[in-house]
Amino acid sequence: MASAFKKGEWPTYNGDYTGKRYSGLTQITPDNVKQLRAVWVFHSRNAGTLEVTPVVVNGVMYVTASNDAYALNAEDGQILWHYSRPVSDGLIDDAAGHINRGVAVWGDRLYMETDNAHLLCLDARSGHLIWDIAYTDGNKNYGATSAPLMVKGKVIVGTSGGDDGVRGFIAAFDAQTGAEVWRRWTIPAPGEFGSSSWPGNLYLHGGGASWMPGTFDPELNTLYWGTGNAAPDYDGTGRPGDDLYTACVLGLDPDTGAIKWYFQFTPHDLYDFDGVETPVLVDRIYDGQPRKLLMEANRNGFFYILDRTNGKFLSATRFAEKLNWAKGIDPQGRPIYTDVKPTAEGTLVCPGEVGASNWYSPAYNPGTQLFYFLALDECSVNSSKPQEFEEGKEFYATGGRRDPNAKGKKRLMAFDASTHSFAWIYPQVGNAQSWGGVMTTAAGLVFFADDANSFEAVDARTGKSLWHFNTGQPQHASPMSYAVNGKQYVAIAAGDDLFTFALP
Ligand SMILES: O=C(O)c1cc(C(=O)O)c2c(n1)C(=O)C(=O)c1cc(C(=O)O)[nH]c1-2
Repeated sequence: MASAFKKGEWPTYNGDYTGKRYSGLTQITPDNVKQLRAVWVFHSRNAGTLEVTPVVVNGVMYVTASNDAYALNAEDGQILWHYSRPVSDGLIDDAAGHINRGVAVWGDRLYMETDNAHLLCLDARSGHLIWDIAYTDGNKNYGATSAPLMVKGKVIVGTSGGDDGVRGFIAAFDAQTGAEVWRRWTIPAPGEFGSSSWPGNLYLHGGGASWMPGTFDPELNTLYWGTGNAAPDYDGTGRPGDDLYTACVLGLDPDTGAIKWYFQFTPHDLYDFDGVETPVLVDRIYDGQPRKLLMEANRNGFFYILDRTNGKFLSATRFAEKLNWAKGIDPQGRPIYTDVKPTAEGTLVCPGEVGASNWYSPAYNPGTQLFYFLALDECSVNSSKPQEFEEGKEFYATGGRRDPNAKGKKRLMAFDASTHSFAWIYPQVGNAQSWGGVMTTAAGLVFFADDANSFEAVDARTGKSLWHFNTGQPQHASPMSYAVNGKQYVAIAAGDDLFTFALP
């Protein structure tokens, strides 16, 4: 897939439309990466933990915290402007978590979501507000934590609140005027395909939030967007059947929001297995044929390969060491369930409540043809009890408790789609505190947030550790790389600071 983006820029959350989190820059190599030094650190006041991936366009870096946007000189970190509004009162759960993952850009305009699901359009040169649109109906349970995606002059947004009984949707707004172009509900209304899972008005509270940016294939004119868990999370008695379109990846028409196809990873989810992990678009030889693939390391512990032209299931490979909710995946892509389910007394479920993978980014390198991601091996004790939806309250129908007797272990894994196995695995020695992601470069490096509060670089072919830098605090964000005036930089947020690195 050709990219219209300029080399050296990082113009979207994932660096491009494919979700590969791959930088074509080659100045920093396996040979010289040892010399990498922190060049500046940006501290965001009152931000909580930064989850942003910065966007860099025309030498300017845009960094967000919840309801805060900063434009920085990407060479030295100098603040060019700062837009801020107070965090909202009365929000719950993730919406109250001070989470924001970044911006979308379009010419001189910048777009961000607020904690209470407004879409803001700012002047990228000054930070002045151009327009502000509330894109939910004011239900207290909705929030927004994602970065918008700019596609064909439309800003595409999602929401969070899938654990709080919202009705999920993905919506597109005209980038110029802010007028709504389409809204694709992820839970069907009565009479629509899939509605039999949602008796009465339960469809209004079925979850399926869309809290991570999707990916886009311009040639197929298809948008790929993941949906979150069904609600209530742990009690499925009121939502019989598959609970479409929760825990899915949707292939959408970006012009109308129509569903071209869907693939459901976890039908009738009882485990909080949101399907929002990045759907990475990869063109490569697969089973002897050139194919347009979609690859995803799903939270349920399986690595999926789909044909992204039609959503057809091609393969699933188990990557979670601890996995007891399914015996495997059948040839149609449906899980073969065990009887491990949340109960009133609590059941040990593996992967646990935060999944074997989550929103922290994976990466794919076209040079090595390997897919890199961090996996968590951990279980939780999940319990369930029926619960009525109430506005302003979480809607988990009880929950998961991370297993206190078995601390989770993280592994950096390099998946090889030609053998359906792992080229290498790099076990982490920390205590699974990191929520950081992975990025890879054309020079053959993989950068990631390791589990000892360090930002680390390994050889993309072998997994050999080459460099690390102790950020002194856990990373809860994904790395990126950019170049200004011929110099390559690498950046990642850790705690409420953003660290930027370059060669001397
Ligand atoms: O269903 C949802 O709407 C929703 C939203 C979010 C979010 O908006 O960040 C998270 C989750 N679920 C979730 O399940 C989860 O594990 C999670 C972790 C984080 C985070 O910021 O580290 N957010 C979320």
